[in-house]
Amino acid sequence: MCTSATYKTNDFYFGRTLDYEFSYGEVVAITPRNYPINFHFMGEVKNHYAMIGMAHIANDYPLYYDAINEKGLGMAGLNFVGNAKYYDVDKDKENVAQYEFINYILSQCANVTEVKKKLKNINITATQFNENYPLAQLHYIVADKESCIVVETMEDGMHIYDNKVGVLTNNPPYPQQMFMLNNYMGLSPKQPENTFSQNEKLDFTQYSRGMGALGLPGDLSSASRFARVAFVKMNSKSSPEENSSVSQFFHILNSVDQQRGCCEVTEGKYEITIYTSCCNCDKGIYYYTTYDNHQITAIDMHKENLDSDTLISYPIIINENIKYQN
Ligand SMILES: C[C@H](CCC(=O)NCCS(=O)(=O)O)[C@H]1CC[C@H]2[C@@H]3[C@H](O)C[C@@H]4C[C@H](O)CC[C@]4(C)[C@H]3C[C@H](O)[C@]12C
Repeated sequence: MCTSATYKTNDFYFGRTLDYEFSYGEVVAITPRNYPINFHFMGEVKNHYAMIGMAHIANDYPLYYDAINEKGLGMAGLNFVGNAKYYDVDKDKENVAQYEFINYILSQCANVTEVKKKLKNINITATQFNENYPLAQLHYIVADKESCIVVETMEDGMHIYDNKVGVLTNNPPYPQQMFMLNNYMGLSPKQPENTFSQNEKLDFTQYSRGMGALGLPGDLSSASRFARVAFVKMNSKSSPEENSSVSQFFHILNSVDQQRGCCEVTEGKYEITIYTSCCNCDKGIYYYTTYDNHQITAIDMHKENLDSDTLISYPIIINENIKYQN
């Protein structure tokens, strides 16, 4: 399972959790402006927007899971197994192989308005990177500081939804996830009013703090994580400066953190939150934590030569670094 969210204070933040039972071997990869991207159907693009994100690098090519570009646009792919569908080549459209969708959008588009325009003419094809990499079955969240959309390519075509809550998890499709939020409209960060009985008033007490959100689901299913992270995000408060915003962002996503042992996917194999990311889209900084490394690590794309033509990558730090005070 995975969860993605956006958050706005002085700057715009975008990130995700990557939940899975094994790692593909990912790094933080910076694609500078002059790194030649060889698109499967559309040929080589020599100049483009620079990007930073989490990727598996194969044959010197960044297979991004989530990334932002230098214009402040963010995009992440989340599992959409059983629903995602990719298509045959359509000669009347711009054909984009599934594995290069993030690279294509972030290299070409500066904001969501441009993405929407571009998507009208895009056909995502069922083309593998090579025989070692099966097609990922994903849907996508794309966001800038003004708006957020979800892109789902299914049996009946490509759907583009405006995403007002700025969150995404996995199945079912986005409209159903949003519909299920209706079930939680009574929840509140404030203590509840006693409206239980309209006839004879029953004497109830608020015996604990937090009772306004009683009923918010706590399990790890995708629909429950959608509701939980939406509630936490839509009620989040932090001071607007960087450290407080980044800290709050990690708290939002940590509300759907997956602990080893709670979600068995096959005998003895457990899904865990492999990493959690938070990108400052305005400043081009990629912050992350991993399952065992709770210290926030940051990589700033603007500290690199973004005019270079060579891929830059940082191995993720996966070991806990405990700070002793004595
Ligand atoms: C497994 C990841 C999604 C995690 C997730 O959503 N888990 C939820 C599980 S469940 O539905 O709820 O069961 C996805 C996200 C991005 C994917 C990767 C990216 O798409 C980049 C390449 C694409 C290649 O086709 C396959 C390898 C790959 C390197 C992908 C491997 C894997 O499918 C990733 C890492």
